[in-house]
Amino acid sequence: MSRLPRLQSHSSDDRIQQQPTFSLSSSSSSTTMNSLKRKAAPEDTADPPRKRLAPIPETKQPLQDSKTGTNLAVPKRSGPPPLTRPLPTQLATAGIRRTQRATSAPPTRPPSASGSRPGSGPSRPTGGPKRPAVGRAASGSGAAGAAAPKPNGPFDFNFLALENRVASVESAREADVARLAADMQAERAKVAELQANHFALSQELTAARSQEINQRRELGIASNELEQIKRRHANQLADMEMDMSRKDRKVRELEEELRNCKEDLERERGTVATLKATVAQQSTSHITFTTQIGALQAQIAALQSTLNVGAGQKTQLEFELEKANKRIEELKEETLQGETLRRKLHNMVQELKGNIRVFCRVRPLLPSDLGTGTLTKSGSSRGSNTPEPIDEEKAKADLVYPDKLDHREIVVSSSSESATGQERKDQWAFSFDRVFEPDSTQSEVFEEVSQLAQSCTDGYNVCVFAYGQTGSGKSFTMEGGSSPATAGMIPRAVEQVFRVAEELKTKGWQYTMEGQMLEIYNETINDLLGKGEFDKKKHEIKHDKSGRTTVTDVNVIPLTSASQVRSLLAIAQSRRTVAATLMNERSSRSHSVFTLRIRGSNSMTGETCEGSLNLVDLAGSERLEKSGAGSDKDRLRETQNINRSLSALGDVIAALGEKGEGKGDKHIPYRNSKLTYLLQNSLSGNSKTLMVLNLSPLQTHLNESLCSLRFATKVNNTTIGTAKKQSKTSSS
Ligand SMILES: Nc1ncnc2c1ncn2[C@@H]1O[C@H](COP(=O)(O)OP(=O)(O)OP(=O)(O)O)[C@@H](O)[C@H]1O
Repeated sequence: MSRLPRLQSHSSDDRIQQQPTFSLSSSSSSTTMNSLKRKAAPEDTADPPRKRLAPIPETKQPLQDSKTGTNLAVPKRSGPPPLTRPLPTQLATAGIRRTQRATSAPPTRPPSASGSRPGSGPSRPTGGPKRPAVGRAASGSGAAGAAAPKPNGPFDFNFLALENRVASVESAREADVARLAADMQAERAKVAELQANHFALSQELTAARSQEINQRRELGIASNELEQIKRRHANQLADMEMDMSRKDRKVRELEEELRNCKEDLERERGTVATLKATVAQQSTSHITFTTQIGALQAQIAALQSTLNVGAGQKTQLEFELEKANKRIEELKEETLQGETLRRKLHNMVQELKGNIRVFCRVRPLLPSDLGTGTLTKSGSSRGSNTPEPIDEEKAKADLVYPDKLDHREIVVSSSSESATGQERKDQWAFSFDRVFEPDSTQSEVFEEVSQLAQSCTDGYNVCVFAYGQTGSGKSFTMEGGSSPATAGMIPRAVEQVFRVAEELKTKGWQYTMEGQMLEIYNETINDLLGKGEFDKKKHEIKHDKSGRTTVTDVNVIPLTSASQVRSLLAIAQSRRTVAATLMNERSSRSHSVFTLRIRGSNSMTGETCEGSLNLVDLAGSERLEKSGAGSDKDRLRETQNINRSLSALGDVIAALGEKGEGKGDKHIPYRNSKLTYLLQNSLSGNSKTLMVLNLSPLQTHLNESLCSLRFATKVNNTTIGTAKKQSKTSSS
């Protein structure tokens, strides 16, 4: 379909009104027509840009009414309406009033006007009379005036000029008329052609309108379709937007998840880095462990071989162990028999030694012995007011201990002036079972006593008594000081008994022990562990047929430990101290007897035994004249009682000695003193007796020491029979 430019139509809508309108150009009508032809040509149907038809130029002056001078309208023609527009009045500005051109003379055209200017187009030719040039003088040019002949006068001159001019104008007008006629002819041809074109265009326009209607219908349909498509698109868009929002949400979720995943990844990377470091470390450790495992496996292999060897040895050892166990059982049996034999032999040795033995102990020199509180080696004076200190060498008695190997001898020397004035030197040598020098310790003394103490656990009656003058160290030897190092024979013996009893438990022995502590003062018995007043209560000594000695109304305390015995000794000492405040120096003037009775039974052998340990601290043995008690009735009585009891002791020992020599019917005077009667069972031939002779080291006590030494020698030389064990077996 050819696309023609749309013509302006009053009934068309806005879009159609906007189409360009065809117009004829007055200046280039031919060109316009050519362009119209071109536009109508079929070859221009290739959708060229729409072109506006140039308006048809008005080449003619508008027709004017000859009388009114108004423009005459172009006569109507049949056919299409003229496409020209009436040109505006050009001459209104020319200064020449058209009323002056009522003759229709053709307007003169200035030589410069070529007729191309719209306002200077050719005027319609008229055949009227020439116009006077009055009205045109104002518009004439100087050139025209210059070409006219020079008049005679001013008026002739102007007239001629006007005549010339009119003539020229006439000629020009004729030429214009001719040209106009030709132009009109051409214009008419053009109009015809235009009309033909217009018709054709009208037809095309009609076709185009119908086509347009169709297109509009199609357009409507297309619009509807477009609307539907738009709606669909809108719906799709909404769906897509929803989808997009969903996807955005999804994307945000995924981004969040991604961020979390990234964080997790970072964490995992950190963990992986840590794990890598750990793995590296573990690898190093693994290598180390592998090496160690290798070494250990080698060791295991070596140990395994050693183990195999050991297993063989173990079997051998088990066999040997079995043999050894059998041997142990045999040895145990032998040990038991050996222990019985040992006890038998031990007591045989004790019996062979004699059942009464004597130890001699010399105490060291004390500061109090020198009267100064301090010992001095020389007898230098300390001033006129202080007492003269006793010289140590002079104070000491001449005591010598020649037996450095067995410590059995003591030699006492004394020099005196004879009646003739000569110095007489006396020397006495004594021999005992053991002599302890001044520097001997409590433990050394007890070492010799301990065997006796142990005998009481074997069922023997043992009696240890300390003999000596006052201050010779009897109490120190028997009871001792407060420190463990200075503990005396009584606590040590008790400890020994408890220790041996504990040891014998493994051999089936079970022991029960009890103790009592008595004092004999002026032949009166007092209970040192009781609560009664001293010397008031009457206690009686009783011996039963089994050889057991008891004292009525005294406290017999069951003993469970050595420490308990120490506290009992302390109680006894405090009671003696209280009594001593009432009666001067009571402890020195009385005998104290500690008795420990022990009973044992052996569940393995069925043996039972009962023994006693008597530890006696005798009163001072000084003679009457030395004691200074001659003028004091009480001291005299004390001394007489002490001497009587000590003499009785000597008599008993002597009688026992004589009896041991074969005088079987010899009377033993036990009843001569409470002391001997109390110790009857411990002094008889069935008992083991130890006398510890305590000596003072002082020269002034030398005579008393000699008396004690002689008494001890007498005792030591006495054989009072063989000690007998008080035991029996269940079978007997
Ligand atoms: N071997 C010794 N080592 C050190 N000091 C001793 C020794 N023997 C005795 N004494 C001291 O000698 C002093 C007298 O001793 P002790 O009282 O034992 O004598 P005693 O014979 O018991 O006197 P008494 O008959 O008056 O009781 C005490 O001060 C005691 O400490």
